[in-house]
Amino acid sequence: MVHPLNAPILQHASRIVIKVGSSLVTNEGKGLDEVAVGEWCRQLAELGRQGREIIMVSSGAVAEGMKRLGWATRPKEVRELQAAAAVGQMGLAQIYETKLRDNGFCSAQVLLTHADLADRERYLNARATLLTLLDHKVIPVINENDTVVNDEIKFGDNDTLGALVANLVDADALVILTDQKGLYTADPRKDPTAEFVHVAKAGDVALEAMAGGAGTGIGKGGMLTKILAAKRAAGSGASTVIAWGREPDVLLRLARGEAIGTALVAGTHKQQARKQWIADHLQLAGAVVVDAGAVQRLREQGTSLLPVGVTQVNGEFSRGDVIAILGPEGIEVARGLANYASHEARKLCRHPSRDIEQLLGYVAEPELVHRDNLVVNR
Ligand SMILES: Nc1ncnc2c1ncn2[C@@H]1O[C@H](COP(=O)(O)OP(=O)(O)O)[C@@H](O)[C@H]1O
Ligand SMILES: N[C@@H](CCC(=O)OP(=O)(O)O)C(=O)O
Repeated sequence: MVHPLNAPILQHASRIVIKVGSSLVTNEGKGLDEVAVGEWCRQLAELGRQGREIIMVSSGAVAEGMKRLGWATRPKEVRELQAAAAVGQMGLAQIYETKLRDNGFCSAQVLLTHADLADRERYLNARATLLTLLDHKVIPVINENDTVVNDEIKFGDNDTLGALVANLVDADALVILTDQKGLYTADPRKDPTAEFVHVAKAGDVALEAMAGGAGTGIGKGGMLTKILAAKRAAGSGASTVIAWGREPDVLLRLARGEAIGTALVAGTHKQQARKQWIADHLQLAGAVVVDAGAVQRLREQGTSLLPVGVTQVNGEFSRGDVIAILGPEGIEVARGLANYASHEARKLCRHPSRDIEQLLGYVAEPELVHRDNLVVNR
């Protein structure tokens, strides 16, 4: 039955990113759930035969690695987690390859780090490769490249990775399959009175207060990272569905327009791809603090950031790096590509642009951040 409020997000979606969490993939840490993965792959293949382009983002490497290594408790040391991920990823690749092949589809493994997507050239390479795989009717299976990441280059959780991939390939929809039927007004494991949320606007801040952390200790992000992922995916126009991964035929029924799970609907505003890339940086090289007048002009008039409005420069960055633009209270109001390195920006603070040549000996641009390379937070 179609819930009157629920938007049929998948019905007309032709490019879909589907993310499954560790607890589902590994049967709560007991080991790769062959039946469940087989079920999703059968449905992915059916969606592929309907002419839809599918990308899978699958967690489970650490949980499966721990199982294979006989570790009962999750290690604290990063190198141990990375070792577990290296072992478990073999299992993930193998099971998706087998199950997709059984259903007549070729699969491809793509392991990404945040640094891959923060670098414009590598970002464009990743995008070109994924789109080429889709052209060849291959179903890519993506995970974070856990074995090489440290805190500086980590996505941190696969909900965020799923949203970044949706933005990367300009997907129409993101589906997050988890161990709950969707979003409730509170964590249903802790609050039996929690009510189910059928539909909401992606990015609605009220949702963030409802969402709590991970439920089992096997999953990582919990509901909050899913809500934030939906907000992020909405930037490129993708709506999100959060649904129970064990719901029979969940993907096929969603694709038929059935109201399953929580629909988080994107607004009509779609960010330009290049601006979305700037918005999607999770770690920034540095920041500039600007005065109240500059905040107002950025927000209300959509102007470039001139050095005269900058009061302080934090961190070390190079020309071309994405930097945060902070208001006088230290809150990020925008972000964008710096036209000058941090040591130059320090000399330019509070100066009109006509002084740049005298202060630096050359002029790159009159703005510190040009409005074409600037994204204002909404
Ligand atoms: N408001 C909420 N609605 C539903 N689940 C919630 C909510 N807040 C927290 N959770 C918890 O989030 C868990 C799902 O996140 P997580 O354990 O990270 O799963 P996954 O491995 O699928 O990413 C649920 O099992 C649930 O306990
Ligand atoms: N890259 C990690 C996944 C981390 C993660 O976000 O897990 P989950 O919250 O279960 O989606 C792994 O494969 O173990």
